[in-house]
Formats: sequence, structure tokens, C-alpha cells
Amino acid sequence: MGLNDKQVNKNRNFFQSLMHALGGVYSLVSTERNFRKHITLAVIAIIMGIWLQLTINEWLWITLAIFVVVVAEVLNTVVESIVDLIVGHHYHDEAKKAKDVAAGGVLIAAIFALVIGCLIFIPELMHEFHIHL
Ligand SMILES: Nc1ncnc2c1ncn2[C@@H]1O[C@H](COP(=O)(O)OP(=O)(O)OP(=O)(O)O)[C@@H](O)[C@H]1O
Repeated sequence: MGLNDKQVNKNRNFFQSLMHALGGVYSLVSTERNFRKHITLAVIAIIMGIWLQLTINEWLWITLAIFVVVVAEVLNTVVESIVDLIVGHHYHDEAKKAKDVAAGGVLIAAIFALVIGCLIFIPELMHEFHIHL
């Protein structure tokens, strides 16, 4: 009951829906190189957060930043798949626009995450290493 089955009718129960959703996450991790890079950065941020003992407020921002990037990557992958399904390997201006806008969404989300990361981690690291400006 993974992504490789040939089911086209509706899922019969919650378990079947869950299996297909997990298959979607697996597909994202296994096929999307940029997604794996973002997940690696998220894991580094979480490890640093544990080390620096972030406050609950700081964790909320870090969590938001991670999920914004993940959601943008999910939408980007969906757009790429649908565009490829529709136009295949034929060049089309609208296909280019859809893919570039979706990639732009990931870029904007990544910049948001970078800003959040800098705002939280730079002061925490300065405090940790007794750096005063
Ligand atoms: N069918 C198409 N028609 C026009 N331009 C296309 C088409 N397919 C891809 N492109 C252009 O090529 C770029 C790369 O497309 P591709 O499908 O390889 O995305 P990708 O490299 O997988 O994206 P990402 O870097 O987010 O993983 C797109 O951003 C777009 O500018």
C-alpha cells in the first residue's frame, strides 16, 4: 500500500490515507535534494537550540521557520509534478512561470527562516561565548 500501488479510487479508511500520506513524505525526502538540505539545516538548528537552551518563545519562532520552509518545499514539489504531468518535456512559458514562482516561494521561505535563525541564534551565541559589542 505505498506510492507504487495502482489505486485511483478514494482511500477506504484512515489507515490507508495515512499510508499514502507517509508515502508522499518518503517521496519528498528520497527525490528532493533541496528538501534534504533544508531538513539537515533544521536538524542543526534544533541541536543548537537544545544546546543553547532556547526559551519557549524562541522555539515557537524556530518551529514556525522550519514549517514554513517545509510547506514551501511541499508546494514546490507538487507544482513541479503537476507541470511535468501536463507538459512533459515540452517547453511552455506558463510551465516555466509556475515552476519559477514555486521555487521563488521556497526562496522567500528560506530567507524568512534565515532571518529568524540570525535574530535568535546570534544573540544567544554572543551570550554563550561572552561576546559584548
Ligand atoms: N516544461 C518546462 N517549460 C519551461 N520551462 C521549464 C520547464 N520545465 C522546467 N523549466 C525550467 O527549468 C527550471 C528547472 O526545472 P526543474 O523541473 O528541473 O526544477 P528543479 O530543478 O527540480 O527545481 P528545484 O531546484 O526546485 O528542485 C524551472 O525552474 C524552469 O525555469
